[in-house]
Amino acid sequence: MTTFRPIDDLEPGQRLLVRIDINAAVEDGTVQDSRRFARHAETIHELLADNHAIAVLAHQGRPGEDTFVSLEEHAEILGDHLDHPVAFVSDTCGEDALSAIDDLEPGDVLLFENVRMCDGELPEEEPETKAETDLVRTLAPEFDAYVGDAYSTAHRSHASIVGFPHVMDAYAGRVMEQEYTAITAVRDRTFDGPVTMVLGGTKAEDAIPIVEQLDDTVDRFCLGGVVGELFLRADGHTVGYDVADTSLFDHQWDDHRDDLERILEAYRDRLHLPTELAYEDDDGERAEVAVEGTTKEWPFLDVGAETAERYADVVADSAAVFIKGSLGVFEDERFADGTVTVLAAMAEADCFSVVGGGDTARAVELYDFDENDFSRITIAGGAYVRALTGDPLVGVDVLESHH
Ligand SMILES: Nc1ncnc2c1ncn2[C@@H]1O[C@H](COP(=O)(O)OP(=O)(O)O)[C@@H](O)[C@H]1O
Ligand SMILES: O=C(OP(=O)(O)O)[C@H](O)COP(=O)(O)O
Repeated sequence: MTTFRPIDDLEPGQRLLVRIDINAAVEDGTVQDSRRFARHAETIHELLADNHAIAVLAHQGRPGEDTFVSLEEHAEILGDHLDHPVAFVSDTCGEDALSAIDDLEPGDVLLFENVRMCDGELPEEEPETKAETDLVRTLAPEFDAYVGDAYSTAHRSHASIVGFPHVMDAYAGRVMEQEYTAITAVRDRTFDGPVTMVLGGTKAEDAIPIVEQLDDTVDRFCLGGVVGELFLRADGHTVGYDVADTSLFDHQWDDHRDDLERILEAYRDRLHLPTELAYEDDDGERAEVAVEGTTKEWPFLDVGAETAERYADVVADSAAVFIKGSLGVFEDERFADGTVTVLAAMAEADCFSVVGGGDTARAVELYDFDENDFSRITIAGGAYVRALTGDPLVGVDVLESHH
């Protein structure tokens, strides 16, 4: 069990640096609200009740992606959830940030700019290295303590996740505590029937190693999204390539080709792969093509209906089902079939079910599922599937070891 220091141990009225994860979907340039905002607002609400002055660090997207935007809108959404003003400063560790910190009073909440815009946050390095970044060296002396609440980013060894606990008093926020406890309990559970994991989404780098690491826990994997297409490419099909203006496949193929081919060979009997894929035809309609023998050069945006039904049958015959990453671009209802069919099967099945992933979990609201039909909806994605392997989460370990 972890030895986090909870925020209950904090003396009231301190100046706190709080790291949360409100990484959100961005549609037509507009940040979308999500359960992440609601959950982290609970931690901040508690801290306000103890008269703390709160400065918040968070990230949005990744450099070069269209979701890599300012946190200005996030401040408004967070303020709405808090029913309390959230000031925003478009700086993270420069003069404007320091000046905003100087003005911070008990009861204030300040949100810094997207921390991934700050040198030193990326890439992943050891905590002691991240502790030497300008970000940590500039901000740490300004605060009495750090509160790590970003469980859903705890699998990233970034400066705002692992650097601060290395040099200052560090506590676990309520989201960190609750998600850690819930996912650890799931990891330690055994089930009296087949365990299924549905892996999709765009972040194949998070999903691919999981197949190998969970081979003694998960009996079968149903693959879709970019993950599924990359495995199909490893199986010799002409899918899983960047076409038109996508940049989702080739760099992940280059990084993980060996893993994909090895895992496909070693675990073929456990991997369910799409047999048809869906795309947008010339008339803007959903069309499907069999994977076998296709030479289509169009972006595929969902698994085919037959594949979705086959996956639903696998889910129906499971004692536990974990999903991370959607099977298609469910935000467009023409390509939601795979994700919705599998979620419906999970909701109807008498099984233990976990829905995870910052984007994926949104499908529950978007398609009016009753969240009580699932055992848990976690706001983590890559972090929760990594935690199921028993592998340490760097952002959790540093909160345990430095106090
Ligand atoms: N074939 C696909 N092509 C492009 N995007 C896809 C495809 N399939 C799924 N997606 C996208 O994957 C996203 C969810 O995956 P990801 O971001 O990796 O997981 P999460 O954020 O839920 O952990 C969704 O927003 C969806 O639009
Ligand atoms: O959305 C997140 O993870 P997820 O996509 O696994 O849910 C976290 O905010 C981590 O984001 P990252 O995968 O860009 O490091």
